[in-house]
Amino acid sequence: MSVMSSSELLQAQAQTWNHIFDFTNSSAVRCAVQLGIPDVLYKHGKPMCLSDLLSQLPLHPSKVSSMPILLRLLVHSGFLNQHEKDHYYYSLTPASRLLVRNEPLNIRSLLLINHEPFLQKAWFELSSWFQNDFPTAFHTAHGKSFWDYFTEKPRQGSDFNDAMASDSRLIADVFVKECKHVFEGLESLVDVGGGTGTVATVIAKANPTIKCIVFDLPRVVADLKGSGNLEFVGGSMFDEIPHVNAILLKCILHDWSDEDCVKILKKCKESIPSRDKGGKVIIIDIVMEDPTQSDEFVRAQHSMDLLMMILFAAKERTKKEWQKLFTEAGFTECKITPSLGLRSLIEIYP
Ligand SMILES: C[S@@+](CC[C@H](N)C(=O)[O-])C[C@H]1O[C@@H](n2cnc3c(N)ncnc32)[C@H](O)[C@@H]1O
Ligand SMILES: COc1cc(O)c2c(=O)c(O)c(-c3ccc(O)c(O)c3)oc2c1
Repeated sequence: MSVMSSSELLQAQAQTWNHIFDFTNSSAVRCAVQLGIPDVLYKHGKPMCLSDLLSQLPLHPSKVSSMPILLRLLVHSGFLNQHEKDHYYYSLTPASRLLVRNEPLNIRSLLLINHEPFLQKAWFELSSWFQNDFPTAFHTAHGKSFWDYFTEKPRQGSDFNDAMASDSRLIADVFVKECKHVFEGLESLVDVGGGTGTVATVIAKANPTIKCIVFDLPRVVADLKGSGNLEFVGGSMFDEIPHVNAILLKCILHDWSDEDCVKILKKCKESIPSRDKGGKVIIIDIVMEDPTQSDEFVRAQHSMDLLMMILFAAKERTKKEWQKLFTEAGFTECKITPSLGLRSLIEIYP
């Protein structure tokens, strides 16, 4: 430290503080959402003055004077807008709007699951995992795999499915609007690991001539009923996948090791026809180290990368890593389109 000037030392101290306090913003956002701040601002429909906002929140009278402290952090971090007139006025930003209960494409359940003790416990064990021989940090925390945990804890399993469904609602909306070409000529499609069917439901509705199947573990789809051109099938993608024209894998391969991904992709290949008969696999996942992505996207991608390591000892992949998997599984061509925000659309052909 002696080589640092006083000003460098103080600058480093501030940076370290921000690294230490990184989780503070998420905790403040969770508090705001639980108190209904985004909902109240949304309902108001225009910038709301502090006293009106405070009057609409379920606060104990002794805590009202503390709320501006929470609000000023949320404004500073870009979660809320603050307009200065004669008083402070607050309004939603695009980010806080996605946490409004009545917003059809809200992702509240992702925020809430992020703070669930069973997941926090896995983060807590990260350094232990680096020093033990358990398969994952999640396993270190709970003595079982992420998927096995839900067999015994159905409430957490259902919270996880809701969180994934909220992510999928938003992506599916953009996917069917912006990637219509992906569905051209298809007669049937199976969403492997399709959870409770959010994406497949949107695809089935937008493409009434395509027979859509949601394929997931039996406990996930057991109580779900299809209708029209949508059907639910239980099973494991490591055994046999229903035979169709095209297979969708959204946020599946990043949960698995390279070895398991090759097994899954080989199973997919067995279930689709040749390329000239329309066979393909559609993957929606992150592509790391894409130089065209903005810092904000890259930061979120790194967070997901680390989460995949903690939960599954898996990872997000670079273009080169993806291509290696596809070649090993026997696919001959791959087309990557970075059209889904944090995620890319990857089409691979046998
Ligand atoms: C991360 S979630 C993705 C869900 C959905 N594709 C989405 O993006 O919303 C992974 C899904 O894989 C399912 N899954 C895990 N192991 C599986 C297996 N062996 N066979 C089929 N599905 C499996 C899980 O139940 C879960 O629904
Ligand atoms: C953006 O904010 C969050 C916060 C979270 O807490 C989780 C989380 O807990 C989680 O399991 C997942 C997740 C797990 C497996 C997947 O294959 C996947 O695509 C996502 O995403 C999360 C995202």
